[in-house]
Amino acid sequence: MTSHPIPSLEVSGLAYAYPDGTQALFGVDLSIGRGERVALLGPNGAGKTTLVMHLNGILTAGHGSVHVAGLAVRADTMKEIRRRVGLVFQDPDDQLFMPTVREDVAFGPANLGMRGAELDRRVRDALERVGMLDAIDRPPHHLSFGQRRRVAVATVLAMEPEILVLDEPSSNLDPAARRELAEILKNLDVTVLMVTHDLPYALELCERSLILSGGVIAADGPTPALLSDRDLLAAHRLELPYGFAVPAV
Ligand SMILES: Nc1ncnc2c1ncn2[C@@H]1O[C@H](COP(=O)(O)OP(=O)(O)OP(=O)(O)O)[C@@H](O)[C@H]1O
Repeated sequence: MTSHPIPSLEVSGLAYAYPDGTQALFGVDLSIGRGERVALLGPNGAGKTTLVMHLNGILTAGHGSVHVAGLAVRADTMKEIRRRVGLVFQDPDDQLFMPTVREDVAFGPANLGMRGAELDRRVRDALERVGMLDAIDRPPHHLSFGQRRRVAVATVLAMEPEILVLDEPSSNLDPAARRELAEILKNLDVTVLMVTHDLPYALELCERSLILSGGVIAADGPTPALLSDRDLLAAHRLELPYGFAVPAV
């Protein structure tokens, strides 16, 4: 929790229908304070991706508003919004396209006009934070999937975002890589919104969770409390792994 007066993310009354008429969001309200780590849970088709795409203006609101550290997401603020919202896609290969790790991580800050020693410091610092500095001169396609996901996180950290938004960060990771990424994410000093179907990962990393279901926020509260509520989970098609025990709240 934070006492900072301006939340990292504020979504008010966000409603959205796709051009074919499918209404994906029906009026979403949420606020995430600076430094919070929040999980966004919900069944397939709940609207999670649609919501995330509004956070950096890939989609723009039919109704309602999105503010990132007080700045409204609008056509004329898009450049600054894209710097403030660090989106990490599910597939790192959607994010890594340069010949070396260094160039991939430098790409964003270089686009902002950063050069020389300052750019080098940004790149090294971001790679250090995800434990990938040793790979700085390697081609991304020579790295393991887990390493590529960490480099993808570094590409957005290099922008020094206000909020890091991760789409399914634990997907396709082996248990060791999953654990390593959890340690990295826990130690980042940044606001995090993490979309996940991996409820134990949400429990481990996020003190607070939101359940998006049918295009509305159906629950918002401490992760252990939400995950202990069997009726709530069942109502929104969420399931803990067999035998997984949520610590008592
Ligand atoms: N391009 C599109 N055109 C029309 N409808 C869409 C489009 N993309 C998504 N939808 C619909 O919008 C609703 C929300 O989809 P969305 O992908 O946001 O859900 P989600 O919670 O991210 O699901 P998942 O967990 O499967 O990724 C669904 O009914 C989906 O079919």
